[in-house]
Amino acid sequence: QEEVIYSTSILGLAELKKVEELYIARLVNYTDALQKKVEALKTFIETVNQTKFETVEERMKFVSNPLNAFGLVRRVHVDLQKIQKYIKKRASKDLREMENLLAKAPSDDDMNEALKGMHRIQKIYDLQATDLFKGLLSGVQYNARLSSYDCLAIADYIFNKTEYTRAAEWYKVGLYYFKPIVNRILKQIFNIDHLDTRKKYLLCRLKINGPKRTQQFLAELTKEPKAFVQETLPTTMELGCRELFAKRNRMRCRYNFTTTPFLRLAPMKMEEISRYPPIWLYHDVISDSDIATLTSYSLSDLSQGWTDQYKKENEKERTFQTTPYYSDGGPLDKRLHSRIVDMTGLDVGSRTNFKVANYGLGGYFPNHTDFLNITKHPSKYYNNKVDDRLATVIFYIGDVPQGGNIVFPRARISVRPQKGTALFWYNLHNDGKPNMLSEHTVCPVIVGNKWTLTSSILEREQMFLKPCYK
Ligand SMILES: O=C(O)CCC(=O)C(=O)O
Ligand SMILES: [Fe+2]
Repeated sequence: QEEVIYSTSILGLAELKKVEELYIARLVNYTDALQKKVEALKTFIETVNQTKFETVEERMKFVSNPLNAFGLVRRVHVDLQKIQKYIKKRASKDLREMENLLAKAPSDDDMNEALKGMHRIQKIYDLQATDLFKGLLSGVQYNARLSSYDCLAIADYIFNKTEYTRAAEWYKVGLYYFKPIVNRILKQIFNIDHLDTRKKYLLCRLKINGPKRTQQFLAELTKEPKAFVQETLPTTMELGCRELFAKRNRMRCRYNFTTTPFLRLAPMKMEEISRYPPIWLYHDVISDSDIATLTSYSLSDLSQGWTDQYKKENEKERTFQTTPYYSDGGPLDKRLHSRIVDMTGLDVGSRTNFKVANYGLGGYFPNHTDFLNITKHPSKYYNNKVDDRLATVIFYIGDVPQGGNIVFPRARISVRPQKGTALFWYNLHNDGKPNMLSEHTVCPVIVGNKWTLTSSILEREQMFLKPCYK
């Protein structure tokens, strides 16, 4: 049984939200019961004779009256037992339920995935901790915020990655906006270690700016945090994710009514993304009701996706959560198959190699190629069943208002995953050799529920169909 991770799919995170809701509902029951219990016990206490006896003599005098003595024996033998039983019994059902719910809490790995996601969003899009804290995500203001605890957790994670400028920023925001806790008990439970946090902040500043200005650095903590300037040049991927590649000229949008006879009746909206490497984006290829069908899963239907193009085992990373979509020959299935044929002009037979994927918090997919490179490693694929992935078709079937672009870094192309569109590209050259320009990366999702339906079009069946492209 694989460990459940919530952070790597929006579906999972929604299930975690449900866990929290159920826990809080139980906690409300529990506190109501506690309140009633307190009232009942206080009333009981009032019924007990509370005369204070200072000495053994006084006590003996009291019990020397049989009425007092008998009452005493009976009360401790019967009444106190009942009270004790009542104290134990009430609310224990809620407590047990709460324990059960907490058994489903995110693991350390899960927490780490969430931290990774936040770090990726910040780094790839060059966002400021102050903005993230206040709900400003890449220029869009949301009605959501981080807490000081969130900021300090992120700070520690980034501190451990030795990114001191960014860590210092998070410490500063976390400390500056920390609201003192009034309730004495909550303070014991939740207070932060101010001294230690200030120390880590200072350490970050000293690592970057040298040992001279300690007093000044500490004084900064009392001023409202402003943006820190990051002075690193963006990588190609970062440029792509931020949509900063140069615009491609002379790309056309047109109605495609020639690939299959059906398109004469219902042409498709085709956007040329790049002539070389050949990439097309088709618009309005899948209806909202088909999308609803294709995304109606629960977390237990999905399994964790992992990167497969890593060098060492410890470089293996979690990506999205995914499930195969099995062709059942039904109407939806037929529609999907003919859409792909209409878009590509290729033969997809009745194969069932669709894959549905759901991205999570800052979900991404590192740089990779979709081809298997059979020509390079023939022995690995000697079994004749293996066929290389000539082309890829991705249906975008989730709403992603911000982030989550697919970037082809070598070709300097970046495409938004708009709901209802499908992207189609070739991974191989005309001669069947891998085209490195098809290498691609998925940028971290900033805001949205990114779902995809992916289909690989295999090479062999296309022998007499595929046109040569320039
Ligand atoms: O989700 C995307 O935009 C692309 C996913 C991808 O590259 C893959 O699954 O191989
Ligand atoms: Fe891919």
